Amino acid sequence: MNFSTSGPTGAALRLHGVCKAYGRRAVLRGVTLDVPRGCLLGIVGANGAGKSTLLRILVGQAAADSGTVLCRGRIGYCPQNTVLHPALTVREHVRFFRAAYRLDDCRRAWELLEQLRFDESPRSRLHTLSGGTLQKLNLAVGLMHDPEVLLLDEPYQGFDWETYLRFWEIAGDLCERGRTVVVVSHLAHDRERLDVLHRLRDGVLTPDHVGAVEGVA
Ligand SMILES: Nc1ncnc2c1ncn2[C@@H]1O[C@H](COP(=O)(O)OP(=O)(O)OP(=O)(O)O)[C@@H](O)[C@H]1O
Repeated sequence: MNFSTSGPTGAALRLHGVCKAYGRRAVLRGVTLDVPRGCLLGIVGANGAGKSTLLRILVGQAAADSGTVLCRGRIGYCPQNTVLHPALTVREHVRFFRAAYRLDDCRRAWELLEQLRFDESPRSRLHTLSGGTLQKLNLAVGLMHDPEVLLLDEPYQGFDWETYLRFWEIAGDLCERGRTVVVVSHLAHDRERLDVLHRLRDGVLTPDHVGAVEGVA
């Protein structure tokens, strides 16, 4: 597979003919997509459709069997399963990711946590936090380096309603600042918040039109 961080087009993210199989199970069968800078894109698909596989390929955690991926700028990735350590504190996580991203300070992380209504002490160890609270931290550490392209896998799972609304405010603000946001979910609600919605089915992505009858994907 070709993977590049720049290219001749204005697309922030571009995939062409991406294929991936696990053994004899073909999961992605030629995914092609162009995402312009500043776009808020949704990808929906049933459980097991290959959404997480696609994101893992985009961030380089999995290799495609064939196809091309182009991504302009830094990537922020919020995985479906948190990569946080239960024995460490909130502050330790923020400091760890600050060092990993080589940031001068942790300001953006604390700002995001505040926007997401995070109300636990920075000294709290993660094993004491609720699932939704962990997800707030998961999201904040995925975004704190202000990446150009954000890949968010079920980013609002466990959020209460108010936090869920805050999530969409943050996503909208980022797009207004020219960031490109990809939100992956198994449900296609809130499509009006998106610029574009695609459905992953039978290993390919197709545009999902606003107004189509919707239920569980
Ligand atoms: N490392 C792996 N080895 C073998 N099969 C895998 C692996 N990862 C995923 N799969 C299979 O690939 C298919 C797609 O999985 P994936 O996690 O990408 O789907 P998904 O659309 O994100 O699902 P969900 O909505 O349930 O999270 C599933 O059938 C899954 O069992």
